[in-house]
Amino acid sequence: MNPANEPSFRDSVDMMFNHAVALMDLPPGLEEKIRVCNATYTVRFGVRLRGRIHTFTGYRSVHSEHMEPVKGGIRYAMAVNQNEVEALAALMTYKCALVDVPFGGSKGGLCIDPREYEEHELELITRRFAYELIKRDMINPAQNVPAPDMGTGEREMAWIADQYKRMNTTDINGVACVTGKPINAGGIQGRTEATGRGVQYALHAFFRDSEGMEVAGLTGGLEGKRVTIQGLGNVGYHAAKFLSEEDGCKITTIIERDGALHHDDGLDVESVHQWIVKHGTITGYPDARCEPEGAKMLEAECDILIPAALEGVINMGNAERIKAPLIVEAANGPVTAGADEILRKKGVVIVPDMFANAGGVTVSYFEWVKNLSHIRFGRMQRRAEESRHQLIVDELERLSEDSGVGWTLSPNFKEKYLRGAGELELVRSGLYDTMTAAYDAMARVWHGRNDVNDLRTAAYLVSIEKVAASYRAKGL
Ligand SMILES: NC(=O)C1=CN([C@@H]2O[C@H](COP(=O)(O)OP(=O)(O)OC[C@H]3O[C@@H](n4cnc5c(N)ncnc54)[C@H](OP(=O)(O)O)[C@@H]3O)[C@@H](O)[C@H]2O)C=CC1
Ligand SMILES: O=C(O)CCC(=O)C(=O)O
Repeated sequence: MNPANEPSFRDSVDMMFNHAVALMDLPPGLEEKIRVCNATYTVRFGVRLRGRIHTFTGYRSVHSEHMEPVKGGIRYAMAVNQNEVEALAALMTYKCALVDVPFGGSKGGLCIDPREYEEHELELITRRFAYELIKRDMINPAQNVPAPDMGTGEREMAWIADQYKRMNTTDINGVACVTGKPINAGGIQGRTEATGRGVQYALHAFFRDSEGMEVAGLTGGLEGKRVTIQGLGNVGYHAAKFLSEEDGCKITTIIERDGALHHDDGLDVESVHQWIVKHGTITGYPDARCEPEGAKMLEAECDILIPAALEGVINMGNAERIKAPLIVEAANGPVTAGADEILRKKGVVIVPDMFANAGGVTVSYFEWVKNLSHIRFGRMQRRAEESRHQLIVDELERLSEDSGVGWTLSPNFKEKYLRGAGELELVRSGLYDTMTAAYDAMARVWHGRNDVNDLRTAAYLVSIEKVAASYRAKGL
C-alpha cells in the first residue's frame, strides 16, 4: 500500500516532468502547454447481460495532439480512473517522442474486472465501449489509434477494428484504427511480444553502456544475472522468457497477484506460465518456494528488478528496502516520484518506463504503417533480395572451384544468408534500431551534462525537447 503522502500517479508524472523542465529553457508558457492533458472523455454506458442492465464507466484521454493520430492502449481493470488514464496518456506523449514514433499521446480504460465475464459478454461490452468512442472520433485511423494494455489483448483489438469497420464501411484505411490486432485481422508479426522484446533490447543497450553499468555497480553481461519480475502477463512473460532463454539470465523471483515464486537457480518461465494458464494461480507450483506476500519479494536480493504489472508498486513505503542496483520499468509508472528520489540517492539506476516499454508502441507504429500501405513488409523485396544473395553465393562457389582452392561455404551460412528478410525480421530490426538510438540519445544527456544525474531526467529532456520543437514548428 502506498503511504498517505504519496502523490497521485498523475502528480507523480508531472513532478518528474517538472524536475526535467527546470533544466530547460523553454519559451514562457510552453512548459505548461506540454504538461497539461488536452481532454479526457468519460463515458457511461449500459449493456444487457444475464437478464439485467450493467452500467460501465470508461475513459479516453488525449494528452497531446502535437502530432496526430494520438496513440495509446486501452486498459481493462477495476482500478481505472481519470487520474490514471491521464497519467498514462502523458507518458504516451513522452514515450512516442523519445522513440521517434510520430504520434501524440493518449490512453483509455474501462473499469471492469475482465475475469468476471464470459468471452461473449466481453465482446458485447468491448463493442459497446468502442461504439461510444468511434462515434466521437476517439477511435479513428487519422486521429486516435488505441492498442492493448493491461487486461486487453489482440482479441479485444480485433473486436474494436471490426466495430469500426461496421460503422465506417467505406473507410479503406479502417483497419488502421487500432493496433495490436491478430495477424488474420490486419496485425503485424512481432507485436504480441514487442513490449517484452523491447525490454530485452533496452537491457542490451544498458549493458553496452560501460558508464551506466559502473553507476549501477554491475559488471559483465546478462548471462547469470539474477532477475526479479513482477507480473507474468503479456509484457512480463515475454521479457522473462527472452532474457532467460536467449540471454542466460536467471529469473529467480516471479511476483504475481496472488504471491511470489522463488528459486535461487532460476525458474523455468515457460513452465510457470503454463501452470498459470492451467490453474489461474501460481499457488501449488511445484518447483519453487512460494511466498504468499508477493509484493514483499520486490525487496528480494537480485541484480535486475523488472516491475511489469502496475503503477506505484515501488513507493515511499518500500523504496528504502529495495536491494536491486538496476530497475527496468517494464510497467508504466511502477516507481512513484517519491520513491524515485529515494532510489536515486541510494545510487539505484532506473531504466525509465517511457524507454523500457516503448517496444509496444514502436511495433504498433509499424502495424499502422503496414495497414495504411495495405501490404505486408518485405513482400516486394524478399524474393529479389534472395536472388541477389544467391548470385553472390553461386559466384563464390564458382571462384572457389575454378581456382582449385576448394572452399565450401558452411550450410549454416548459406541458409542464413540466402534467406531474405520477412516481416518478423524487419520488425525486429526496426525495433532494435529504435531502442538503440533512443538509449544512445538518453545516455548522451545522462553522461554529458553535470546537472543530469539519472536516465529518467535524460529521457524527459530528450522527449520534451522534441515535443517543444514540434509545437514551435507548427504554432499553436
Ligand atoms: N501490453 C503492452 O503492449 C504494453 C503494456 N505496458 C504496461 O505493462 C504493464 C503490464 O501490461 P500487460 O503485460 O499488457 O498486462 P497483462 O494484463 O497482460 O498482465 C499484467 C500482469 O500483472 C499481473 N498483476 C496484476 N495485479 C498484480 C499485482 N497486484 N501484483 C502482481 N502482479 C499483478 C496480472 O496478473 P492477473 O492475470 O492475475 O491479473 C498479469 O499477470 C502495464 O503497466 C502496462 O501499462 C506498457 C507498454 C505496452
Ligand atoms: O501500442 C501502443 O500503441 C501503445 C501501447 C501502450 O499503451 C503503452 O506503451 O503504454
